[in-house]
Amino acid sequence: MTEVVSNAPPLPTARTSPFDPPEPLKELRQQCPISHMTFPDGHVGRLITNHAAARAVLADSRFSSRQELLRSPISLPVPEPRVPADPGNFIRMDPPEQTRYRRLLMSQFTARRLKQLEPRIAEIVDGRLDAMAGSGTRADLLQVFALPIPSQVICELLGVPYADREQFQRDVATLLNMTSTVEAIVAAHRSADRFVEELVLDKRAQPAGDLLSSLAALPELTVQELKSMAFLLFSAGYETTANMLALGTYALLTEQDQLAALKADPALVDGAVEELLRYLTIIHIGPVRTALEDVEIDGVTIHKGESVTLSLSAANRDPAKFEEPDRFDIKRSASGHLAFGHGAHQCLGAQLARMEMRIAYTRLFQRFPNLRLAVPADEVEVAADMTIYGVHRLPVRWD
Ligand code: HEM
Repeated sequence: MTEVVSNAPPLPTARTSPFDPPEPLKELRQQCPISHMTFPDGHVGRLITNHAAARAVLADSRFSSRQELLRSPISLPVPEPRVPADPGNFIRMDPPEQTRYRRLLMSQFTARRLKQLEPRIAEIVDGRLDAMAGSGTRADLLQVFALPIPSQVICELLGVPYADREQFQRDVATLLNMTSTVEAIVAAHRSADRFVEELVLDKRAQPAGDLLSSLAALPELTVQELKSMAFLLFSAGYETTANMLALGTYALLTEQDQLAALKADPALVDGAVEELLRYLTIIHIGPVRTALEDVEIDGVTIHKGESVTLSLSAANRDPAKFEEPDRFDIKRSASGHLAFGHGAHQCLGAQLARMEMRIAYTRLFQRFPNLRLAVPADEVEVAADMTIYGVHRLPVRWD
């Protein structure tokens, strides 16, 4: 493929099939896995579509996540609004600055705390299943099941009253929508900022047993730092898992033989969760890095200052890494997938997300063995316009 740099295309996002990455990414991976792309603000950077190079960039400290170096966000034509004196989220920092926040959080995000949460997650899931059963024989699974479960879990983990979360979640939805106007984004930022400020001040004044109270008790963290951490955790902690729950259920309901295998042997669920993460790769836009110096990868020089986007979706369908990558197979080993990223910024909530998915899929199909789509499979509206891929609605029935 001959590349025309000045006329580089934008990141392809339109889907021809609900579960497969945009078609042009496949061709790029085959013919030009480190290509040029035009970012939303018009500057030209790099797009990586194969597994080995994507993993290499994520593991390489010569590629920075720093907010100040980012020429433009991948999903917006303008820089994200920043609050003065805000240190920013550590997802947009490099080690060692980032390490300090990440360590503090990891010390709170213990295996013990997660284990304690497990029976509570089962209760939350059962509560949603009861609500579904009580409401008739049809529902939008996104609204009744997939969204409320991770939402309630993250609220309990962080100690946010469930009723208080609605406006914040509406703000996050605006921030994640690639079609939001600049005015709407600025307003959503302000409103979300007010929410986390009140939350953090409340935790400092009246600590309870939740994770945010434990963080707020650490004198080394300023209120602004606490706000940034709370914002990151609260926003990263539910949309992602919610989209995996809804899109994953859609995939299972469409691939009947895979669902039948899972129902026949529920012990397959851990493998099914990994395969769903690989196959669906809901973070379909970004992550983005900036080269701190000239770096050669696979014979291609990425120049100092260039923006680099990694297509995790394309990387997770790379035939050099996964045999028959476009086949959904819950019995395969999907290990090594990049759905949670890799390296210094690898997802901190991965174990929590896996646990939620394992419990939710298992109990959903046990309670409603007859669950099926309430519309033809090709009429389910997918959310290609969001930075986190998923569905806008998932009409299901169980009569
Ligand atoms: C299926 C669900 C999820 C997926 C697919 C996912 C995916 C990701 C990815 C790809 C990254 C790396 C971004 C980068 O390299 O720039 C990331 C980072 C992160 N995720 Fe997740 N995530 C999920 C659930 C969660 C949950 C439930 C939480 C919190 C409770 C969470 C918290 C975080 C945090 C704090 C980071 C930043 C880590 C750092 O910068 O050091 N995620 N996630």
